Amino acid sequence: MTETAQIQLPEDKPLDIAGRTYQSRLLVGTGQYHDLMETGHAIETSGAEIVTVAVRRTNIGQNPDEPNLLDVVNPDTYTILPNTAGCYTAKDAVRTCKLARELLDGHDLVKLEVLGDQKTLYPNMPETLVAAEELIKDGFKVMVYCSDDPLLALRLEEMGCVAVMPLGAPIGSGLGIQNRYNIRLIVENASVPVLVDAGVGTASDAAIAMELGCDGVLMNTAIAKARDPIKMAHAMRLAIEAGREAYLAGRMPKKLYASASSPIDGTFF
Ligand SMILES: CC(=O)[C@@H](O)[C@H](O)COP(=O)(O)O
Repeated sequence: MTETAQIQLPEDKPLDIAGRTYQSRLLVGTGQYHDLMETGHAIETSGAEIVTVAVRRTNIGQNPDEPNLLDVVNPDTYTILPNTAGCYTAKDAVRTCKLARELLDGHDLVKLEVLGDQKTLYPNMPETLVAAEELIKDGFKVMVYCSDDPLLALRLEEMGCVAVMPLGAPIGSGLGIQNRYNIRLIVENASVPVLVDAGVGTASDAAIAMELGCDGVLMNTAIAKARDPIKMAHAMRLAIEAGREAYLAGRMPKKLYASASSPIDGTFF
């Protein structure tokens, strides 16, 4: 055996959200697929263990006569993360979380998103703060979709949110990470997991989020609206893993000028 073959890469710690650990750092949504079969295949291929569900738009038992998403996304296999997509007020978001808790037998982990307007789907941060406070008081474990403002992210953490989820870019835009500097600052300040949520368009966007030190990425449209969603689900899985490894490896410093990669006065070994 050669010397290099014996080298073991250091083990990464698994993602820990509210005291539960996950091997995958990719979280996926369930909207916009052609059908439930495709949804199930894409999710399985992505390797995700946390699957978010828009309670107001997806049947998870509210309509017993309609196809139920939980038939293809088994809650015994996946952590179902109900989200409040479509809510524009704190009141609506809190009501939606309570409905999810009833439908899912007391499940208390939720993704809070309170939206500001239909054009940008940007988070309404004043309403988000109100809803987060109320939900935490009521015993929910709140993962929170938020703007990429480092001070607000810290405030949400201090309030007791179990994860902060700054947007990379507007939901469904596929524009990729618009403000790497802010995401980096949020990561540096945080003691809870930071997960980029929304705006990822392709695998390199996911890798960038992970290289910035994020603990994970949540995405939906980039997979569901790819020409081949199953292939893209696999690409995203690899990108998340590659981005994480690159972050742990530590990138070389950027330099303004060239330096030869085979220097003449280098040492032989
Ligand atoms: C599924 C979900 O929770 C969305 O609200 C989320 O923000 C994903 O955004 P993209 O569709 O841009 O990945």
